[in-house]
Amino acid sequence: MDSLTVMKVCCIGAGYVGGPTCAVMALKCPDIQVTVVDRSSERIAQWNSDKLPIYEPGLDDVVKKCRNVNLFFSTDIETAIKEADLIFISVNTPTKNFGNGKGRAADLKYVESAARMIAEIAQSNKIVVEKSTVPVRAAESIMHILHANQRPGIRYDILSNPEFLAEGTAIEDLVHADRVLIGGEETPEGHKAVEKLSWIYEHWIPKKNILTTNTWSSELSKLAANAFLAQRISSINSLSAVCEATGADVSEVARAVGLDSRIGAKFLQASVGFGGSCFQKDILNLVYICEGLNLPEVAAYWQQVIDMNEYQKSRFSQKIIESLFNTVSDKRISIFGFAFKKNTGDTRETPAITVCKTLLEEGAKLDIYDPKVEPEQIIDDLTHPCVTESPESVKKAVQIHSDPYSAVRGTHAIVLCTEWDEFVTLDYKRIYQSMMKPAYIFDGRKILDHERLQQIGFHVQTIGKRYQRTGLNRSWGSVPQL
Ligand SMILES: NC(=O)C1=CN([C@@H]2O[C@H](COP(=O)(O)OP(=O)(O)OC[C@H]3O[C@@H](n4cnc5c(N)ncnc54)[C@H](O)[C@@H]3O)[C@@H](O)[C@H]2O)C=CC1
Ligand SMILES: O=C(O)[C@H]1O[C@H](OP(=O)(O)OP(=O)(O)OC[C@H]2O[C@@H](n3ccc(=O)[nH]c3=O)[C@H](O)[C@@H]2O)[C@H](O)[C@@H](O)[C@@H]1O
Repeated sequence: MDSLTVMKVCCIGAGYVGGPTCAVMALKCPDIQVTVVDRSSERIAQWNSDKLPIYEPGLDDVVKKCRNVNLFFSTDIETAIKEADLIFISVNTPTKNFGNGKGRAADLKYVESAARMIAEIAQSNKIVVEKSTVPVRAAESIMHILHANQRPGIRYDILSNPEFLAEGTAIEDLVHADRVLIGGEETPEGHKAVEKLSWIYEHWIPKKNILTTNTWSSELSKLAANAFLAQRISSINSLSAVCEATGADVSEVARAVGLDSRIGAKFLQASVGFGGSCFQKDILNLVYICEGLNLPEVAAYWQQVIDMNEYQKSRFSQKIIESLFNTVSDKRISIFGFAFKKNTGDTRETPAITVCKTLLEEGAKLDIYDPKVEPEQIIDDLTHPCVTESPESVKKAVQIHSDPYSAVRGTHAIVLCTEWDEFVTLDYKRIYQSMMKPAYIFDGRKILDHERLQQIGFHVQTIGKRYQRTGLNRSWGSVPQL
Protein backbone atom coordinates (compact mmCIF):
# COMPACT_ATOMS: atom_id res chain seq x y z
CA MET A 1 0.00 0.00 0.00
CA ASP A 2 2.84 2.38 -0.74
CA SER A 3 0.69 4.79 -2.66
CA LEU A 4 -1.42 5.23 0.47
CA THR A 5 1.35 6.48 2.71
CA VAL A 6 0.53 10.12 1.99
CA MET A 7 -3.18 9.69 2.18
CA LYS A 8 -5.25 12.84 2.66
CA VAL A 9 -8.45 12.59 4.63
CA CYS A 10 -11.18 15.21 4.83
CA CYS A 11 -14.02 15.17 7.33
CA ILE A 12 -17.14 17.24 6.66
CA GLY A 13 -18.63 18.19 10.03
CA ALA A 14 -16.53 19.38 12.99
CA GLY A 15 -18.92 18.28 15.73
CA TYR A 16 -18.88 15.84 18.65
CA VAL A 17 -17.99 13.01 16.25
CA GLY A 18 -15.93 14.67 13.50
CA GLY A 19 -13.64 16.57 15.91
CA PRO A 20 -12.61 13.78 18.33
CA THR A 21 -12.56 11.05 15.66
CA CYS A 22 -10.22 13.00 13.40
CA ALA A 23 -8.06 14.13 16.32
CA VAL A 24 -7.45 10.50 17.32
CA MET A 25 -6.95 9.48 13.68
CA ALA A 26 -4.32 12.19 13.27
CA LEU A 27 -2.63 11.16 16.52
CA LYS A 28 -2.44 7.51 15.53
CA CYS A 29 -1.61 8.05 11.84
CA PRO A 30 1.27 10.55 11.53
CA ASP A 31 1.52 9.57 7.85
CA ILE A 32 -2.00 10.80 7.09
CA GLN A 33 -3.06 14.41 6.74
CA VAL A 34 -6.49 15.01 8.26
CA THR A 35 -8.53 18.16 7.55
CA VAL A 36 -11.80 18.74 9.37
CA VAL A 37 -14.09 21.24 7.67
CA ASP A 38 -17.34 22.84 8.73
CA ARG A 39 -19.55 25.52 7.33
CA SER A 40 -19.72 27.12 10.77
CA SER A 41 -16.78 29.51 10.89
CA GLU A 42 -17.42 30.01 14.61
CA ARG A 43 -16.98 26.28 15.30
CA ILE A 44 -13.79 26.11 13.23
CA ALA A 45 -12.39 29.18 14.99
CA GLN A 46 -13.02 27.43 18.33
CA TRP A 47 -11.27 24.26 17.14
CA ASN A 48 -8.30 26.46 16.26
CA SER A 49 -8.34 28.22 19.63
CA ASP A 50 -7.40 27.27 23.20
CA LYS A 51 -11.04 26.71 24.14
CA LEU A 52 -12.35 23.86 22.01
CA PRO A 53 -16.06 23.90 21.11
CA ILE A 54 -16.75 20.71 23.05
CA TYR A 55 -15.65 19.44 26.44
CA GLU A 56 -14.31 15.92 26.28
CA PRO A 57 -11.74 14.50 28.73
CA GLY A 58 -8.34 14.07 27.03
CA LEU A 59 -9.36 15.87 23.84
CA ASP A 60 -7.36 19.05 24.48
CA ASP A 61 -4.09 17.11 24.74
CA VAL A 62 -4.66 15.18 21.52
CA VAL A 63 -5.62 18.31 19.59
CA LYS A 64 -2.63 20.23 20.94
CA LYS A 65 -0.27 17.46 19.83
CA CYS A 66 -1.57 17.21 16.26
CA ARG A 67 -3.08 20.55 15.33
CA ASN A 68 -1.25 22.20 12.43
CA VAL A 69 1.04 19.16 12.22
CA ASN A 70 -1.20 16.64 10.46
CA LEU A 71 -4.57 17.83 11.80
CA PHE A 72 -6.20 20.93 10.37
CA PHE A 73 -9.52 22.66 11.04
CA SER A 74 -10.75 24.80 8.19
CA THR A 75 -13.73 26.45 6.53
CA ASP A 76 -12.13 25.96 3.12
CA ILE A 77 -14.34 23.02 2.25
CA GLU A 78 -13.53 23.22 -1.43
CA THR A 79 -9.78 22.74 -1.11
CA ALA A 80 -10.15 20.00 1.48
CA ILE A 81 -12.53 18.02 -0.73
CA LYS A 82 -10.41 18.56 -3.83
CA GLU A 83 -7.26 17.28 -2.16
CA ALA A 84 -8.76 14.38 -0.23
CA ASP A 85 -8.51 10.71 -1.16
CA LEU A 86 -11.07 9.78 1.43
CA ILE A 87 -13.93 11.93 2.77
CA PHE A 88 -15.90 11.28 5.96
CA ILE A 89 -19.40 12.72 6.09
CA SER A 90 -19.89 13.43 9.77
CA VAL A 91 -22.70 15.97 9.72
CA ASN A 92 -25.74 16.03 11.98
CA THR A 93 -28.77 13.88 11.14
CA PRO A 94 -31.45 15.26 13.46
CA THR A 95 -35.06 14.11 13.68
CA LYS A 96 -37.18 15.85 11.04
CA ASN A 97 -39.33 18.60 12.52
CA PHE A 98 -41.52 19.21 9.49
CA GLY A 99 -43.35 17.44 6.67
CA ASN A 100 -43.31 13.70 5.99
CA GLY A 101 -41.95 11.74 8.92
CA LYS A 102 -42.04 14.80 11.19
CA GLY A 103 -40.91 13.90 14.70
CA ARG A 104 -39.56 10.49 13.64
CA ALA A 105 -37.60 10.25 10.39
CA ALA A 106 -33.96 11.33 10.26
CA ASP A 107 -33.50 14.58 8.38
CA LEU A 108 -30.86 13.84 5.78
CA LYS A 109 -30.62 17.34 4.34
CA TYR A 110 -27.12 17.90 5.75
CA VAL A 111 -25.90 14.55 4.43
CA GLU A 112 -27.39 15.37 1.07
CA SER A 113 -25.80 18.83 0.99
CA ALA A 114 -22.41 17.28 1.84
CA ALA A 115 -22.82 14.76 -1.00
CA ARG A 116 -23.77 17.53 -3.42
CA MET A 117 -20.71 19.56 -2.42
CA ILE A 118 -18.47 16.57 -3.05
CA ALA A 119 -20.05 15.95 -6.46
CA GLU A 120 -19.64 19.59 -7.41
CA ILE A 121 -16.04 19.96 -6.28
CA ALA A 122 -14.34 16.58 -6.76
CA GLN A 123 -11.89 16.31 -9.64
CA SER A 124 -10.44 12.91 -8.78
CA ASN A 125 -11.59 9.53 -7.40
CA LYS A 126 -12.94 9.63 -3.86
CA ILE A 127 -13.88 7.16 -1.19
CA VAL A 128 -16.88 8.68 0.56
CA VAL A 129 -17.51 7.37 4.06
CA GLU A 130 -20.84 7.68 5.86
CA LYS A 131 -19.81 8.39 9.44
CA SER A 132 -23.12 10.04 10.40
CA THR A 133 -25.84 7.75 11.72
CA VAL A 134 -28.30 7.26 8.87
CA PRO A 135 -31.33 5.14 7.91
CA VAL A 136 -30.71 1.81 6.20
CA ARG A 137 -29.92 2.30 2.51
CA ALA A 138 -28.90 5.95 2.91
CA ALA A 139 -25.68 5.08 1.07
CA GLU A 140 -27.83 4.40 -1.96
CA SER A 141 -29.14 7.99 -1.91
CA ILE A 142 -25.60 9.34 -1.55
CA MET A 143 -24.50 7.19 -4.49
CA HIS A 144 -27.42 8.49 -6.61
CA ILE A 145 -26.51 12.11 -5.89
CA LEU A 146 -22.82 11.54 -6.63
CA HIS A 147 -23.47 9.61 -9.84
CA ALA A 148 -26.10 12.04 -11.12
CA ASN A 149 -23.62 14.91 -10.77
CA GLN A 150 -20.45 13.00 -11.63
CA ARG A 151 -17.68 14.52 -13.76
CA PRO A 152 -16.55 12.09 -16.46
CA GLY A 153 -13.82 9.69 -15.39
CA ILE A 154 -14.28 10.13 -11.65
CA ARG A 155 -15.01 7.09 -9.50
CA TYR A 156 -16.81 7.15 -6.16
CA ASP A 157 -16.89 4.34 -3.62
CA ILE A 158 -19.33 4.70 -0.75
CA LEU A 159 -18.65 3.06 2.59
CA SER A 160 -20.60 2.93 5.82
CA ASN A 161 -18.47 3.36 8.94
CA PRO A 162 -20.75 4.22 11.85
CA GLU A 163 -19.30 5.68 15.02
CA PHE A 164 -19.89 4.08 18.43
CA LEU A 165 -18.15 6.58 20.72
CA ALA A 166 -20.05 7.88 23.74
CA GLU A 167 -19.67 11.47 24.88
CA GLY A 168 -17.60 11.94 28.01
CA THR A 169 -15.45 8.92 27.10
CA ALA A 170 -14.93 9.67 23.40
CA ILE A 171 -11.13 9.59 23.38
CA GLU A 172 -10.95 6.35 25.34
CA ASP A 173 -13.69 4.84 23.13
CA LEU A 174 -11.85 5.84 19.97
CA VAL A 175 -8.41 4.71 21.12
CA HIS A 176 -9.67 1.38 22.49
CA ALA A 177 -12.71 0.78 20.31
CA ASP A 178 -14.51 -2.53 20.98
CA ARG A 179 -14.88 -2.78 17.23
CA VAL A 180 -14.70 -0.73 14.07
CA LEU A 181 -17.46 -1.49 11.59
CA ILE A 182 -16.99 -0.97 7.87
CA GLY A 183 -19.71 -1.73 5.35
CA GLY A 184 -19.04 -1.70 1.64
CA GLU A 185 -20.25 -2.94 -1.70
CA GLU A 186 -19.67 -6.61 -2.39
CA THR A 187 -17.64 -6.00 -5.55
CA PRO A 188 -13.85 -6.08 -6.12
CA GLU A 189 -13.79 -2.24 -6.10
CA GLY A 190 -15.95 -2.17 -2.97
CA HIS A 191 -13.54 -4.57 -1.23
CA LYS A 192 -10.59 -2.38 -2.21
CA ALA A 193 -12.25 0.70 -0.72
CA VAL A 194 -13.01 -1.22 2.50
CA GLU A 195 -9.34 -2.27 2.63
CA LYS A 196 -8.18 1.35 2.35
CA LEU A 197 -10.36 2.51 5.22
CA SER A 198 -9.41 -0.54 7.24
CA TRP A 199 -5.74 0.30 6.67
CA ILE A 200 -6.25 3.63 8.44
CA TYR A 201 -7.80 2.00 11.50
CA GLU A 202 -5.16 -0.75 11.54
CA HIS A 203 -2.69 1.93 12.66
CA TRP A 204 -4.10 1.41 16.17
CA ILE A 205 -7.01 -1.05 16.19
CA PRO A 206 -6.19 -4.80 16.11
CA LYS A 207 -7.31 -6.20 12.77
CA LYS A 208 -9.53 -8.79 14.47
CA ASN A 209 -11.60 -5.92 15.87
CA ILE A 210 -12.25 -4.44 12.44
CA LEU A 211 -15.48 -5.91 11.19
CA THR A 212 -16.44 -5.75 7.55
CA THR A 213 -20.00 -6.29 6.35
CA ASN A 214 -22.25 -5.25 3.53
CA THR A 215 -23.33 -1.61 3.55
CA TRP A 216 -26.93 -2.16 4.69
CA SER A 217 -25.94 -4.42 7.59
CA SER A 218 -23.46 -1.78 8.73
CA GLU A 219 -26.07 0.99 8.61
CA LEU A 220 -28.64 -1.10 10.47
CA SER A 221 -26.11 -2.31 13.08
CA LYS A 222 -25.59 1.26 14.24
CA LEU A 223 -29.31 1.84 14.80
CA ALA A 224 -29.56 -1.61 16.41
CA ALA A 225 -26.67 -0.95 18.83
CA ASN A 226 -28.23 2.30 20.07
CA ALA A 227 -31.66 0.67 20.29
CA PHE A 228 -30.28 -2.20 22.40
CA LEU A 229 -28.42 0.17 24.73
CA ALA A 230 -31.45 2.41 25.24
CA GLN A 231 -33.68 -0.63 25.68
CA ARG A 232 -31.61 -1.79 28.65
CA ILE A 233 -32.01 1.60 30.32
CA SER A 234 -35.77 1.65 29.71
CA SER A 235 -36.01 -1.92 31.02
CA ILE A 236 -34.26 -1.14 34.29
CA ASN A 237 -36.16 2.15 34.60
CA SER A 238 -39.46 0.33 34.18
CA LEU A 239 -38.44 -1.94 37.05
CA SER A 240 -37.47 1.10 39.14
CA ALA A 241 -41.18 1.99 39.25
CA VAL A 242 -41.97 -1.52 40.46
CA CYS A 243 -39.25 -1.18 43.12
CA GLU A 244 -40.69 2.09 44.41
CA ALA A 245 -44.12 0.48 44.67
CA THR A 246 -42.96 -2.68 46.43
CA GLY A 247 -39.93 -1.90 48.57
CA ALA A 248 -37.43 -3.64 46.30
CA ASP A 249 -34.22 -1.74 45.52
CA VAL A 250 -33.46 -1.32 41.82
CA SER A 251 -29.68 -1.25 42.42
CA GLU A 252 -29.89 -4.63 44.09
CA VAL A 253 -32.07 -5.95 41.28
CA ALA A 254 -29.66 -4.59 38.64
CA ARG A 255 -26.72 -6.18 40.41
CA ALA A 256 -28.41 -9.56 40.72
CA VAL A 257 -29.55 -9.51 37.11
CA GLY A 258 -26.28 -8.12 35.73
CA LEU A 259 -24.16 -10.84 37.34
CA ASP A 260 -25.67 -13.29 34.88
CA SER A 261 -22.89 -13.36 32.31
CA ARG A 262 -25.48 -13.67 29.55
CA ILE A 263 -26.95 -10.32 30.58
CA GLY A 264 -23.90 -8.41 31.83
CA ALA A 265 -23.68 -5.51 34.26
CA LYS A 266 -23.32 -2.50 31.96
CA PHE A 267 -26.11 -0.07 31.09
CA LEU A 268 -28.32 -1.15 33.96
CA GLN A 269 -28.06 2.08 35.94
CA ALA A 270 -31.61 3.27 36.65
CA SER A 271 -31.90 7.02 36.22
CA VAL A 272 -34.16 9.98 35.62
CA GLY A 273 -34.13 8.81 31.98
CA PHE A 274 -31.68 8.69 29.11
CA GLY A 275 -30.77 11.81 27.17
CA GLY A 276 -28.27 12.71 24.48
CA SER A 277 -28.61 13.55 20.85
CA CYS A 278 -28.85 10.01 19.55
CA PHE A 279 -30.79 7.36 21.48
CA GLN A 280 -34.18 8.96 20.94
CA LYS A 281 -33.40 10.15 17.42
CA ASP A 282 -32.07 6.79 16.27
CA ILE A 283 -34.89 4.73 17.79
CA LEU A 284 -37.49 7.09 16.31
CA ASN A 285 -35.74 6.59 13.00
CA LEU A 286 -35.84 2.80 13.43
CA VAL A 287 -39.56 3.00 14.27
CA TYR A 288 -40.18 5.10 11.18
CA ILE A 289 -38.26 2.66 8.98
CA CYS A 290 -40.25 -0.29 10.40
CA GLU A 291 -43.53 1.47 9.73
CA GLY A 292 -42.41 2.18 6.18
CA LEU A 293 -41.60 -1.52 5.77
CA ASN A 294 -45.10 -2.41 7.00
CA LEU A 295 -43.79 -3.95 10.21
CA PRO A 296 -46.10 -2.25 12.75
CA GLU A 297 -45.43 -4.76 15.55
CA VAL A 298 -41.69 -4.19 15.30
CA ALA A 299 -42.24 -0.42 15.23
CA ALA A 300 -44.45 -0.58 18.34
CA TYR A 301 -41.86 -2.72 20.16
CA TRP A 302 -39.09 -0.12 19.77
CA GLN A 303 -41.45 2.84 20.28
CA GLN A 304 -42.06 1.51 23.77
CA VAL A 305 -38.39 2.16 24.67
CA ILE A 306 -38.98 5.88 24.02
CA ASP A 307 -42.37 5.89 25.74
CA MET A 308 -40.88 4.32 28.85
CA ASN A 309 -38.18 7.00 28.87
CA GLU A 310 -40.79 9.76 28.68
CA TYR A 311 -42.69 8.06 31.50
CA GLN A 312 -39.56 7.93 33.65
CA LYS A 313 -38.74 11.62 33.15
CA SER A 314 -42.28 12.72 33.96
CA ARG A 315 -42.60 10.24 36.87
CA PHE A 316 -39.49 11.72 38.48
CA SER A 317 -40.71 15.29 37.93
CA GLN A 318 -44.12 14.48 39.42
CA LYS A 319 -42.49 12.82 42.41
CA ILE A 320 -40.70 16.09 43.19
CA ILE A 321 -43.94 18.06 43.12
CA GLU A 322 -45.88 15.51 45.19
CA SER A 323 -43.14 15.32 47.81
CA LEU A 324 -43.06 19.09 48.16
CA PHE A 325 -46.68 19.05 49.41
CA ASN A 326 -48.11 19.12 45.89
CA THR A 327 -47.00 22.65 45.17
CA VAL A 328 -43.74 24.16 44.05
CA SER A 329 -45.23 27.52 43.21
CA ASP A 330 -42.73 30.24 44.19
CA LYS A 331 -40.49 27.65 45.85
CA ARG A 332 -36.82 27.81 45.01
CA ILE A 333 -35.35 24.56 43.77
CA SER A 334 -31.68 23.88 43.06
CA ILE A 335 -30.87 21.84 39.98
CA PHE A 336 -27.55 19.98 40.22
CA GLY A 337 -26.34 19.18 36.72
CA PHE A 338 -27.88 20.07 33.38
CA ALA A 339 -25.78 18.05 30.89
CA PHE A 340 -27.30 14.77 29.67
CA LYS A 341 -24.51 12.83 31.43
CA LYS A 342 -21.29 13.61 33.29
CA ASN A 343 -18.07 14.69 31.59
CA THR A 344 -19.77 16.53 28.75
CA GLY A 345 -21.19 20.00 28.28
CA ASP A 346 -23.77 18.63 25.84
CA THR A 347 -27.41 19.25 26.76
CA ARG A 348 -29.14 17.74 23.74
CA GLU A 349 -32.28 15.88 24.94
CA THR A 350 -31.04 16.11 28.52
CA PRO A 351 -33.66 14.88 31.03
CA ALA A 352 -32.90 18.07 32.99
CA ILE A 353 -34.92 20.01 30.40
CA THR A 354 -38.06 17.95 31.13
CA VAL A 355 -37.57 18.27 34.87
CA CYS A 356 -36.93 22.03 34.74
CA LYS A 357 -39.77 22.61 32.31
CA THR A 358 -42.27 20.77 34.55
CA LEU A 359 -41.12 22.68 37.62
CA LEU A 360 -41.25 26.02 35.79
CA GLU A 361 -44.76 25.29 34.58
CA GLU A 362 -45.72 24.69 38.21
CA GLY A 363 -44.35 28.11 39.17
CA ALA A 364 -41.01 27.12 40.75
CA LYS A 365 -37.90 29.32 40.76
CA LEU A 366 -34.81 27.42 39.68
CA ASP A 367 -31.17 27.81 40.76
CA ILE A 368 -29.13 25.79 38.30
CA TYR A 369 -25.52 24.65 38.55
CA ASP A 370 -23.57 22.57 36.06
CA PRO A 371 -19.75 22.54 35.95
CA LYS A 372 -19.48 22.41 32.16
CA VAL A 373 -22.64 23.70 30.51
CA GLU A 374 -22.48 27.34 29.43
CA PRO A 375 -25.17 29.55 31.07
CA GLU A 376 -26.36 30.76 27.62
CA GLN A 377 -26.96 27.13 26.63
CA ILE A 378 -29.17 26.50 29.66
CA ILE A 379 -31.24 29.62 28.99
CA ASP A 380 -31.44 28.66 25.32
CA ASP A 381 -32.71 25.18 26.16
CA LEU A 382 -35.28 26.48 28.62
CA THR A 383 -36.57 29.23 26.36
CA HIS A 384 -36.81 26.97 23.34
CA PRO A 385 -40.25 27.20 21.67
CA CYS A 386 -41.21 23.71 22.87
CA VAL A 387 -41.01 24.97 26.45
CA THR A 388 -44.42 26.47 27.12
CA GLU A 389 -43.38 29.30 29.44
CA SER A 390 -42.51 32.62 27.76
CA PRO A 391 -38.78 33.39 27.43
CA GLU A 392 -39.20 36.42 29.70
CA SER A 393 -40.85 34.47 32.50
CA VAL A 394 -38.23 31.71 32.19
CA LYS A 395 -35.39 34.21 32.45
CA LYS A 396 -37.03 35.73 35.55
CA ALA A 397 -37.50 32.34 37.19
CA VAL A 398 -34.06 30.88 36.44
CA GLN A 399 -30.73 31.76 37.98
CA ILE A 400 -27.53 30.11 36.79
CA HIS A 401 -24.73 29.67 39.33
CA SER A 402 -21.04 29.05 38.94
CA ASP A 403 -20.74 27.23 42.25
CA PRO A 404 -23.03 24.65 43.89
CA TYR A 405 -23.02 26.30 47.31
CA SER A 406 -24.45 29.53 45.98
CA ALA A 407 -27.08 27.52 44.06
CA VAL A 408 -28.54 26.05 47.27
CA ARG A 409 -28.77 29.15 49.44
CA GLY A 410 -32.37 29.47 50.67
CA THR A 411 -33.76 26.73 48.42
CA HIS A 412 -36.36 24.10 49.39
CA ALA A 413 -34.95 21.18 47.46
CA ILE A 414 -32.02 19.90 45.42
CA VAL A 415 -32.77 17.92 42.29
CA LEU A 416 -29.75 16.02 40.99
CA CYS A 417 -30.08 15.50 37.24
CA THR A 418 -26.49 14.73 36.16
CA GLU A 419 -24.09 12.31 37.85
CA TRP A 420 -21.06 14.66 38.04
CA ASP A 421 -18.46 13.16 40.43
CA GLU A 422 -18.12 16.46 42.29
CA PHE A 423 -21.71 16.18 43.58
CA VAL A 424 -20.73 13.14 45.64
CA THR A 425 -18.09 14.95 47.67
CA LEU A 426 -19.85 18.25 48.40
CA ASP A 427 -20.18 19.39 52.02
CA TYR A 428 -23.82 18.43 52.53
CA LYS A 429 -23.83 19.59 56.18
CA ARG A 430 -22.99 23.08 54.98
CA ILE A 431 -25.56 22.77 52.21
CA TYR A 432 -28.25 21.61 54.65
CA GLN A 433 -27.61 24.59 56.90
CA SER A 434 -28.10 27.08 54.09
CA MET A 435 -31.37 25.56 52.81
CA MET A 436 -35.02 26.07 53.83
CA LYS A 437 -36.48 23.35 56.06
CA PRO A 438 -37.65 20.72 55.53
CA ALA A 439 -34.79 20.27 53.06
CA TYR A 440 -35.26 17.75 50.26
CA ILE A 441 -32.89 15.97 47.94
CA PHE A 442 -34.13 14.17 44.83
CA ASP A 443 -31.28 12.05 43.53
CA GLY A 444 -32.13 11.28 39.90
CA ARG A 445 -28.87 9.41 39.39
CA LYS A 446 -28.53 7.35 42.56
CA ILE A 447 -25.00 8.56 43.27
CA LEU A 448 -25.30 10.14 46.72
CA ASP A 449 -24.90 8.55 50.14
CA HIS A 450 -28.56 8.59 51.11
CA GLU A 451 -28.10 7.23 54.61
CA ARG A 452 -25.66 9.98 55.48
CA LEU A 453 -27.90 12.64 53.95
CA GLN A 454 -30.78 11.40 56.08
CA GLN A 455 -28.58 11.54 59.17
CA ILE A 456 -27.84 15.18 58.36
CA GLY A 457 -31.59 15.83 58.24
CA PHE A 458 -32.43 15.75 54.53
CA HIS A 459 -35.57 14.12 53.18
CA VAL A 460 -34.25 11.90 50.43
CA GLN A 461 -36.06 10.59 47.37
CA THR A 462 -34.44 8.65 44.59
CA ILE A 463 -35.13 6.34 41.67
CA GLY A 464 -36.11 2.73 42.32
CA LYS A 465 -35.95 2.81 46.10
CA ARG A 466 -38.54 4.05 48.52
CA TYR A 467 -37.63 6.03 51.61
CA GLN A 468 -40.17 6.92 54.23
CA ARG A 469 -41.34 10.50 53.83
CA THR A 470 -40.22 11.58 57.29
CA GLY A 471 -36.68 10.74 56.38
CA LEU A 472 -34.66 10.20 59.51
CA ASN A 473 -35.70 6.57 59.93
CA ARG A 474 -34.70 4.53 56.94
CA SER A 475 -37.60 2.11 56.60
CA TRP A 476 -40.03 1.01 53.94
CA GLY A 477 -43.62 2.16 53.66
CA SER A 478 -46.40 -0.39 53.43
CA VAL A 479 -46.05 -2.93 50.65
CA PRO A 480 -49.15 -3.29 48.48
CA GLN A 481 -50.96 -6.61 48.55
CA LEU A 482 -49.99 -8.77 45.62
N1 LIG B 1 -22.66 12.89 19.36
C1 LIG B 1 -22.29 11.64 19.46
O1 LIG B 1 -21.82 11.22 20.50
C2 LIG B 1 -22.44 10.69 18.33
C3 LIG B 1 -23.04 11.06 17.14
N2 LIG B 1 -23.15 10.18 16.10
C4 LIG B 1 -23.73 10.59 14.84
O2 LIG B 1 -22.75 11.40 14.15
C5 LIG B 1 -23.38 12.44 13.40
C6 LIG B 1 -22.83 13.78 13.84
O3 LIG B 1 -23.16 13.99 15.18
P1 LIG B 1 -22.52 15.18 16.03
O4 LIG B 1 -21.06 15.24 15.75
O5 LIG B 1 -22.99 14.99 17.41
O6 LIG B 1 -23.23 16.44 15.36
P2 LIG B 1 -22.86 17.98 15.55
O7 LIG B 1 -24.13 18.72 15.38
O8 LIG B 1 -22.07 18.17 16.79
O9 LIG B 1 -21.87 18.30 14.33
C7 LIG B 1 -22.26 18.30 13.01
C8 LIG B 1 -21.51 19.42 12.29
O10 LIG B 1 -21.75 19.30 10.89
C9 LIG B 1 -21.75 20.62 10.33
N3 LIG B 1 -22.40 20.58 9.02
C10 LIG B 1 -23.68 20.24 8.71
N4 LIG B 1 -23.86 20.28 7.37
C11 LIG B 1 -22.67 20.66 6.83
C12 LIG B 1 -22.23 20.87 5.51
N5 LIG B 1 -23.05 20.66 4.46
N6 LIG B 1 -20.96 21.28 5.30
C13 LIG B 1 -20.12 21.46 6.35
N7 LIG B 1 -20.48 21.26 7.62
C14 LIG B 1 -21.75 20.86 7.87
C15 LIG B 1 -22.50 21.44 11.37
O11 LIG B 1 -22.21 22.81 11.23
C16 LIG B 1 -21.96 20.82 12.69
O12 LIG B 1 -20.84 21.55 13.17
C17 LIG B 1 -24.87 12.26 13.63
O13 LIG B 1 -25.41 11.49 12.59
C18 LIG B 1 -24.94 11.47 14.92
O14 LIG B 1 -26.11 10.67 14.99
C19 LIG B 1 -22.64 8.91 16.19
C20 LIG B 1 -22.03 8.50 17.33
C21 LIG B 1 -21.87 9.34 18.49
O1 LIG C 1 -24.78 7.23 18.66
C1 LIG C 1 -24.46 7.91 19.62
O2 LIG C 1 -24.61 9.12 19.72
C2 LIG C 1 -23.86 7.27 20.84
O3 LIG C 1 -24.95 7.14 21.80
C3 LIG C 1 -24.57 6.63 23.07
O4 LIG C 1 -23.59 7.47 23.66
P1 LIG C 1 -24.00 8.81 24.47
O5 LIG C 1 -25.40 9.16 24.18
O6 LIG C 1 -22.94 9.79 24.20
O7 LIG C 1 -23.86 8.40 26.01
P2 LIG C 1 -24.33 7.12 26.86
O8 LIG C 1 -23.27 6.80 27.82
O9 LIG C 1 -24.82 6.02 26.01
O10 LIG C 1 -25.55 7.70 27.70
C4 LIG C 1 -26.76 8.06 27.08
C5 LIG C 1 -27.79 8.40 28.16
O11 LIG C 1 -28.18 7.24 28.89
C6 LIG C 1 -28.01 7.46 30.28
N1 LIG C 1 -27.68 6.16 30.92
C7 LIG C 1 -26.63 5.43 30.47
C8 LIG C 1 -26.34 4.20 31.03
C9 LIG C 1 -27.14 3.72 32.08
O12 LIG C 1 -26.93 2.61 32.64
N2 LIG C 1 -28.19 4.48 32.52
C10 LIG C 1 -28.48 5.68 31.95
O13 LIG C 1 -29.46 6.34 32.36
C11 LIG C 1 -26.90 8.49 30.38
O14 LIG C 1 -26.93 9.15 31.61
C12 LIG C 1 -27.26 9.38 29.21
O15 LIG C 1 -28.27 10.29 29.55
C13 LIG C 1 -23.93 5.26 22.89
O16 LIG C 1 -23.47 4.79 24.16
C14 LIG C 1 -22.77 5.32 21.90
O17 LIG C 1 -22.25 4.01 21.67
C15 LIG C 1 -23.26 5.90 20.58
O18 LIG C 1 -22.20 6.03 19.67
